[in-house]
Amino acid sequence: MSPIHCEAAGIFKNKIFEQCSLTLYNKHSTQHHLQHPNFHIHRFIKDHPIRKMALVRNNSSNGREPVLSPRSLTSPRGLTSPRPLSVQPTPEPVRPLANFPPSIWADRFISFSLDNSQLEAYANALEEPKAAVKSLITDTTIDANTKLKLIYSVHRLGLSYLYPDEIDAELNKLFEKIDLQYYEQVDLYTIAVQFQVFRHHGYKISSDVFKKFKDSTTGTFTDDVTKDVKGMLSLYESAHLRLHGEDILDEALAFTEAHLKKIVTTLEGDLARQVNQVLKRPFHTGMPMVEARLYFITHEEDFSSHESVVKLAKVHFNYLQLQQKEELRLVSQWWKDMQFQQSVPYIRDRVPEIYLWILGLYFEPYYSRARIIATKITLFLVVLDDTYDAYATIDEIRSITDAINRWEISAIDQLPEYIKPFYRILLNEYDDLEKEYSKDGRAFSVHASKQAFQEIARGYLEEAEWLHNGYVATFPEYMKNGLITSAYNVISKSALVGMGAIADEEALAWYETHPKILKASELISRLQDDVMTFQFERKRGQSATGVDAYIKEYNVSEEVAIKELMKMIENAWKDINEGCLKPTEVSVALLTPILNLARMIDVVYKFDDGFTFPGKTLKDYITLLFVSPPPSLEN
Ligand SMILES: CC(C)=CCC/C(C)=C/CC/C(C)=C/COP(=O)(O)OP(=O)(O)O
Ligand SMILES: [Mg+2]
Ligand SMILES: [Mg+2]
Ligand SMILES: [Mg+2]
Repeated sequence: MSPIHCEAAGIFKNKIFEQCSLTLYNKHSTQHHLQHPNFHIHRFIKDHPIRKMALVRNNSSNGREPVLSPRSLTSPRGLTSPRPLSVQPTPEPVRPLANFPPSIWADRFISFSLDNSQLEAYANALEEPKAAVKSLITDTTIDANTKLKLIYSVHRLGLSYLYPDEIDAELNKLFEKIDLQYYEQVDLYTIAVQFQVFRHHGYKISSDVFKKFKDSTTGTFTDDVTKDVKGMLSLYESAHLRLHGEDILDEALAFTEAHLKKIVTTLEGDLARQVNQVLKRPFHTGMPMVEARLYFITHEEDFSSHESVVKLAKVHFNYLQLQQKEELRLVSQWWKDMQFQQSVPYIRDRVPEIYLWILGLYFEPYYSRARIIATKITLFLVVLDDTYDAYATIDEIRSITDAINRWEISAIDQLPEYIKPFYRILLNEYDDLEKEYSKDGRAFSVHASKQAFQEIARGYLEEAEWLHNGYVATFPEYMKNGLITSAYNVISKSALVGMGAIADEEALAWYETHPKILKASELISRLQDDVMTFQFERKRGQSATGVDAYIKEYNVSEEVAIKELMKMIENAWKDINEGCLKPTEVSVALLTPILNLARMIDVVYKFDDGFTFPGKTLKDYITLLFVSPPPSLEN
């Protein structure tokens, strides 16, 4: 196994590599060859979600001939004490039917081999264009409009993290000089780009700048707006940055969306591509890494006059792809070594998809270690969630939750055989993290992640108890627990572990106050997932969902419930947008992963359950980022 060398030269020397002491191989690779139980419930009790006892022969044991379940041949404490085969096996409990689609990637990403000299070459090649773009950003001879368009493109290409201070200094200057009179004279496109660039960076430019595009008598946007496709497109993008009370942006969103949909088939070339792209997903709700690649492809005209920007973007994409493919290889190899496929074959096997999810939080090269840690912990969550929802009996769920709360290896004895390897790996991984981060006094971040993990196990248990008792929670009760089972508290805290000095104790204390922006991201996760997964889950009696809780609480139709939940999601987005405005409660570096978590929900669940069935959006994204070649450096 070839470690990433941490000596690469160049501008990133200190930053990129300061955290790349990747854990390359887990020494605790447990050797277990558990066979999967063969007596499962194969029939779902449709009329009621309570897990009932029944013994049904399962013929779907991964294509293998049915054999006696090793679990039915173990002692009550789970310790192997084989009995003669003639002994009647104890009936296997009823289990919800999992049958999740398998991974579409298999071992594809394991075979990648990082060429360190290539990585170094890219790091070196970044230096010159990076300096040139810096000069452009700080150039005092460039007029305000050109400067703002430049900063807009730099941001959309995923490059603004390279110039946080320079960009802030420029925007500060320009924001102070904003003259609303000026906006009276300029076109919609120019205004909308400037509006976005200020809001992207936390400056609260007023949405009144769009007032002049409304007809004062009818109160609606004018016909002229519908003739300006680029202007509409940018207004549509701007509207996603709306805050509470910005009715003009609510209207702008509905208006531009309707008109863009109407005309999209009449357009050609880049403009057609841009409109199709924005209607699918606007920049603000997209995954930054993917949005950068798409912007590069479809908006070339925005930045092609700045040669250094084009060059920087190209080398940057090439550099990042190498680094990310190596990270993906690493977590894929770890997953394989840990033999999850053997011990918990009923779960959704989704390593590239979870890595993508975490890459969505932060793509900066210096968060390499952080991504690996957060990916592993999120993969633990997938095991836990699918075990609770789609495999374990209520007694097993209670026992697993108890063991996770006890968090000591001796608790393993109480667990069903199939989950023991997971429990061991979970404790070992956290142990390793604790040792690693104790050295620089950052073990507190590992503890916070662990506590959040214990909390979500309790949250999942609560859902299971409701289901077991045939109880549908009241909506407030559901939401209280739902913010926990959204998984975004545990993921965002786990994301802090590898982030380094900025994720200090003060940052964690802020997290512990359960700030509005975090709550909003959790709500979006919980409800958007529920809206897109409840039918599938209901069919299998798998989960308590917000849709069912809402229907029961307010005695409304499913359609109305979904509409109301979508409104709550819309409002939560406004909370997030407000939370990102200056003065922010904590640094932007800490806020961005929370915003990005909400974005990833949009990516995964906007059109369907993209996680359980990852063959559309996630497959396209994974292909774009880790399979297709990045932009060529040749031309
Ligand atoms: C809830 C949510 C969207 C979490 C996103 C964060 C995340 C990657 C968690 C890991 C577990 C997971 C993939 C849950 C989504 O599936 P599911 O629909 O089975 O989750 P559920 O059982 O909580 O409904
Ligand atoms: Mg689930
Ligand atoms: Mg669940
Ligand atoms: Mg769900």
